[in-house]
Amino acid sequence: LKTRRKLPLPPSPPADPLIGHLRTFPDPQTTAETFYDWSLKYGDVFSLRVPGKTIVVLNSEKAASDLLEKRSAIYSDRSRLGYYDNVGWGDSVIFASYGPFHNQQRKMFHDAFGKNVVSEYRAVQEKEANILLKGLLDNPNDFDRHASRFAGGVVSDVGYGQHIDSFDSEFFSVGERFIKVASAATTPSLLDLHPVFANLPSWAPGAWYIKFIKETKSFMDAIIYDNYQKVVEEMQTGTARPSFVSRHLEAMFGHKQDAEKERALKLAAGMIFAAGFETTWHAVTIFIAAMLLHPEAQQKAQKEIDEVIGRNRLPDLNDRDSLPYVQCVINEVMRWQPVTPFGLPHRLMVDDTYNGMFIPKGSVIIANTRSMTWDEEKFHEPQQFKPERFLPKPEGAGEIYPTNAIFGWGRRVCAGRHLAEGSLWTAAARILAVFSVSPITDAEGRAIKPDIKFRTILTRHTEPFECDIRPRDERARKLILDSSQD
Ligand code: HEM
Repeated sequence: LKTRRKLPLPPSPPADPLIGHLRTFPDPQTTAETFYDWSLKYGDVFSLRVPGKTIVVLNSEKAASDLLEKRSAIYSDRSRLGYYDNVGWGDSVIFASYGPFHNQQRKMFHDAFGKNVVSEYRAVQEKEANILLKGLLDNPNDFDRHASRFAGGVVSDVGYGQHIDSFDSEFFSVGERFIKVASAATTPSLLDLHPVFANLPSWAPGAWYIKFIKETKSFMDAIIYDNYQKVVEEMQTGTARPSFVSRHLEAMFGHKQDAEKERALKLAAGMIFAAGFETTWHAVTIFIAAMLLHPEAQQKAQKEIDEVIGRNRLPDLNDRDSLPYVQCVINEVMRWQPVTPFGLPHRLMVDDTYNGMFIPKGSVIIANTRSMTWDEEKFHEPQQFKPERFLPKPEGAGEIYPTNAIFGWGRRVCAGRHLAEGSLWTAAARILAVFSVSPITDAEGRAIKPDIKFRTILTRHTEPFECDIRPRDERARKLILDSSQD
């Protein structure tokens, strides 16, 4: 052990005495880019120190796979997050320490969203995509909110059997407020240093989070408990629609009451909403941005859809394998601007060594998705949007889609990835089939060159932008109207 400890920590940028990298640690907006620059200087594993914590950043798929996959038995913990612990979400599948309670919730996700069962949600994904199309037809300028409603619609139906059919639905406003709370909760606070700071009075200097916790606790409770209770009541009156909660509750009927299992189910269901809403929403909007910027990719995907399935029906997930270019477009959206540019940090449970470096127990391990999806050794011109890179050679470049970089690693890999991929595919393929996305024009009818900027908090999203979304022709308009009647 002694000799291990003598090994150096992974290399790091210059640090201040005592406070380490506190001053130089980048803000979320620039983290991905700064980490990327540091990786060019310090290699694919580097470390940072802030008081009480070592942070190890993994910048290549190889390093992430070597540690987070191959050594997942010790790299699958999460650090305690003061805000979530204090509002009662700390044991939920996303934030839980690695152990039996986390496993219990993962199993619930696996039973519901495993590769072979996820097709059960196709009808929901298609219905929600059709509402999205109708929204884009009626009010194309609100495309970002339609994408958000679509994402919320899928997760609330799948999770709780609840509809979000308009912007006025209660579930939709809950989702929108949750996204705001979750992004405010990323602000660093004393709570990150030690749980004892949760006991400070709200007037104490730097204790702003005490008021924030007080103000949001009942809202966060409602996401977990009220939504669950609603399904229980609907099941009692026979009005519940099939959902993650109702199916698991049905499976529990006739068994001895198990309070721990019920708690696991409540928390897990809440995380479908928490993890699936914002991510899927942003992916759909980034897809629209990509189509605006790359008309040639848009037209090529539309041509493929027209040739393979014609113009008389909308594509569905059964068509996925016969539309390889559409799949490449969607994969390229995810690679080009990953929605979670640095995933969710893992925590190392025991001391470890890697390639002659010492990684201490308790280190926060960040898989820097952006460096992986923009890795020049794996992707030619990685900053360019080029869907054909994923087509097999000689037609394309035969590059490999970096699934893990996008959906995470080992025993903490995204528990809803198959659902997410199906939702995104359905929305994107249907938009391509019936709409064309193009630049807005000036008073003289000249196209205004789109300039799309991105912002990152925990997830990456576009800054508001304008585009012209209109049906490809009369036939497309009719298809949208007919499908919205289903
Ligand atoms: C575009 C959509 C999505 C992306 C890019 C995405 C990405 C991710 C990433 C990077 C992680 C962290 C993995 C790690 O720690 O290594 C994660 C975790 C998670 N995701 Fe997703 N996700 C998406 C959609 C969804 C959806 C729709 C659901 C729910 C149905 C979901 C449920 C979860 C859960 C529960 C976790 C925590 C897993 C754990 O800690 O064990 N995600 N996701």
